[in-house]
Amino acid sequence: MGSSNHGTTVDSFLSNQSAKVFVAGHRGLVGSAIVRKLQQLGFTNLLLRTHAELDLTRQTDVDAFFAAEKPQFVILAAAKVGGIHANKTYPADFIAINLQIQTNVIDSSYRHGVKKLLFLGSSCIYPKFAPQPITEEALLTGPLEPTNEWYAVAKIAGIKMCQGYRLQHGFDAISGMPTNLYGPYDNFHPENSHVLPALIRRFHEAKVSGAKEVVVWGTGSPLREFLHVDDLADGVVFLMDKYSGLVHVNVGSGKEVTIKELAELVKEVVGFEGELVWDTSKPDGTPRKLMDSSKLAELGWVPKIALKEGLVDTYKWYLENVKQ
Ligand SMILES: NC(=O)C1=CN([C@@H]2O[C@H](COP(=O)(O)OP(=O)(O)OC[C@H]3O[C@@H](n4cnc5c(N)ncnc54)[C@H](OP(=O)(O)O)[C@@H]3O)[C@@H](O)[C@H]2O)C=CC1
Ligand SMILES: C[C@H]1O[C@H](OP(=O)(O)OP(=O)(O)OC[C@H]2O[C@@H](n3cnc4c(=O)[nH]c(N)nc43)[C@H](O)[C@@H]2O)[C@@H](O)[C@@H](O)C1=O
Repeated sequence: MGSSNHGTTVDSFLSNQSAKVFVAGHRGLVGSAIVRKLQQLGFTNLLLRTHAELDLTRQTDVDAFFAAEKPQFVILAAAKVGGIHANKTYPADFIAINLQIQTNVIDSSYRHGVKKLLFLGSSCIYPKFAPQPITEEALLTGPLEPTNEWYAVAKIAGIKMCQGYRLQHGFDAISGMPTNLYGPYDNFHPENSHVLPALIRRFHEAKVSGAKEVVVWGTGSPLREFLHVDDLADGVVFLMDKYSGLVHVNVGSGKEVTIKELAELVKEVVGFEGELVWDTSKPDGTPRKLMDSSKLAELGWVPKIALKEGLVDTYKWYLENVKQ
């Protein structure tokens, strides 16, 4: 028994909660949500390593870890991740670290008998001007968004590596492409984070200090699709259980807002009463990246958490866990 590479899995991921599952990057936004989800589902044998315990860029160490631990399933949520400014500022890190982590983990997983692996990419893999909503077929049909092309090229290589190992070796490696995510354990760094946690922090600090205005980057016109990370974790488990195809799968909410609408919503949720000021010297990035997630919907999965509800929940988490 095992997994077929024709779109259905024979041995279901959810049929054995004592299976050894390596969640790489378990302290990050996505990895921590996946751990919460698996624990809720009764998984008892999660294999977890911090960055300090196992640096996934080190091929020899990764291979020794797989040889010793022999996980049955791998969910790869470790990566060099950041928002538009971080991607622009550290292009070497974004391409090199991501290529190293994913190459080491995917190759060692195959060679040490992992039954199934899920790799996470991102909606930035698609061309900057892809037709909207973006289907999986838009991959490699046009030029990338320049602010994050190094990260995107690494992520595209990860998709292709999963496909290559499936085609050549029959390894059950799948890829999920999440849209912009947010939630507990996000990175709230003032410059290097994504827009949603950056704005929660900036509006909160402005409220506390009594500032009259908050600066928001760009023109406010770009559109972004946001998904709560608990929905993503649910979708990841669904894909681990139900999908074993060659093609990567979009995981989005199907709902988009302009950055101006997002900023107004964060302002309301945080309770800041001053003005917004737009810093147009900062990049807008891609104008729009709404994904078409109908492939996943047809498989039987849809998200549940609305943006406002998720924002309220994330601000509460920020107040309880991050603010000084
Ligand atoms: N956040 C988002 O909006 C989106 C994220 N994704 C994808 O989801 C995945 C997870 O992202 P997210 O949770 O946001 O990222 P985070 O930065 O929150 O978490 C990444 C995790 O990877 C770990 N890590 C990084 N480098 C190494 C290394 N060399 N060795 C071991 N561990 C390492 C980090 O540990 P440490 O902090 O200690 O370095 C951290 O725990 C990524 O593949 C990303 O591309 C996709 C779309 C959107
Ligand atoms: C998930 C995705 O995330 C990255 O792409 P992005 O969607 O452009 O990500 P972002 O969240 O950083 O910005 C979204 C928009 O918001 C605006 N914006 C306003 N004010 C702030 C602000 O204060 N911080 C940030 N970061 N952006 C701001 C910003 O100017 C832009 O128009 C990829 O590099 C890549 O990592 C990737 O795959």
